[in-house]
Amino acid sequence: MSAPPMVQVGDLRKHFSQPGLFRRGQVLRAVQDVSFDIAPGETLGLVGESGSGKSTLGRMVVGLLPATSGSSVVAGMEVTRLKGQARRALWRRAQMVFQDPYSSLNPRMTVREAIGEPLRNFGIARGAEAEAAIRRMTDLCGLPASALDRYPREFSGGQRQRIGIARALVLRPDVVVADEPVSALDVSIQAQIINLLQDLRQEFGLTYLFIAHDLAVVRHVSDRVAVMYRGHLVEIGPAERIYAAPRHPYTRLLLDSVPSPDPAAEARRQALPRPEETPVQSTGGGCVFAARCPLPKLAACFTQQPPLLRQGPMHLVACHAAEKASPA
Ligand SMILES: Nc1ncnc2c1ncn2[C@@H]1O[C@H](COP(=O)(O)OP(=O)(O)OP(=O)(O)O)[C@@H](O)[C@H]1O
Repeated sequence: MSAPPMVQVGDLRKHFSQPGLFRRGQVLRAVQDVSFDIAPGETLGLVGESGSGKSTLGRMVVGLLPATSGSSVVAGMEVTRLKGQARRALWRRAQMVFQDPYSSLNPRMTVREAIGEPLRNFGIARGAEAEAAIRRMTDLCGLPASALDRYPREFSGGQRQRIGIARALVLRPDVVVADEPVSALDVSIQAQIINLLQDLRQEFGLTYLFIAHDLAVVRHVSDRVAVMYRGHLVEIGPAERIYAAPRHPYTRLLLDSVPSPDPAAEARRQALPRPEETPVQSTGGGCVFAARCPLPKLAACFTQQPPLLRQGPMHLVACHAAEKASPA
């Protein structure tokens, strides 16, 4: 019998009230009934353009943001209903790594204090025991021991991200939601941080939800990839299938927008229309991708949001046209 999922997300929804933004009574549907599981030790890459709802979803998964409806079960705990001590117990098991660690690090704390703070707050270790845990994590995250007495502002972006990761992992969580952990970094540094996250996954058997806005970043870290568009999960499947045989036209668009080392392929890519920022969605009715979809439309594309249907082993796609074109 296979192990139960480490993360189980069921019909998670987040609607934000936006008085004045739309007509009276309308809401911004940031996340619309999203479901997926992540197995222990698995990395699920979550991609989509800016505004597609990835951060909102990631925050709901670990309980940093209350859901409008639906559930998130992490390490057997129903996140959406946790309060007080139970919520603290969850945060020992599930942590987030943010895009900009600098904004989440107190500038008046040394690196030692920043990494050790969760140990103190959770009453896990003090004194020599805490110091040993801090040094081990600093070392594992590729920071020199001399970093401990310095302040976050003294470090480069990549080093700051290492500090943020050390702080998130010092509690030895099982699950890490990494929200665009490399998108603020120089390309040359991105690979180093991705490799670090991979090494830490091996070391601690971590389960990751790895959020990024383009498919290139998650390519080498993900076992499976999920694609979001305007709050909806439009495709999810094994990474090799998503890259080799994407089924949703939006996933293809995202893949086409990944820079290529091949000059001919790069020229074709440059000629493609740029993906714009995903506009917010105000109402239901029809497929959310219909307005940008290059496929010939079916009547259903204008009347019904397609459900996620199986297109192959562990491969689900929400597209009326893809469903019609080549069923698995
Ligand atoms: N607290 C909030 N109040 C109102 N609207 C919000 C709030 N947080 C997010 N949104 C809106 O929800 C939608 C999804 O935002 P979200 O940040 O989750 O997207 P994203 O895919 O992570 O994009 P990005 O990569 O730019 O962060 C956006 O339209 C955003 O403006």
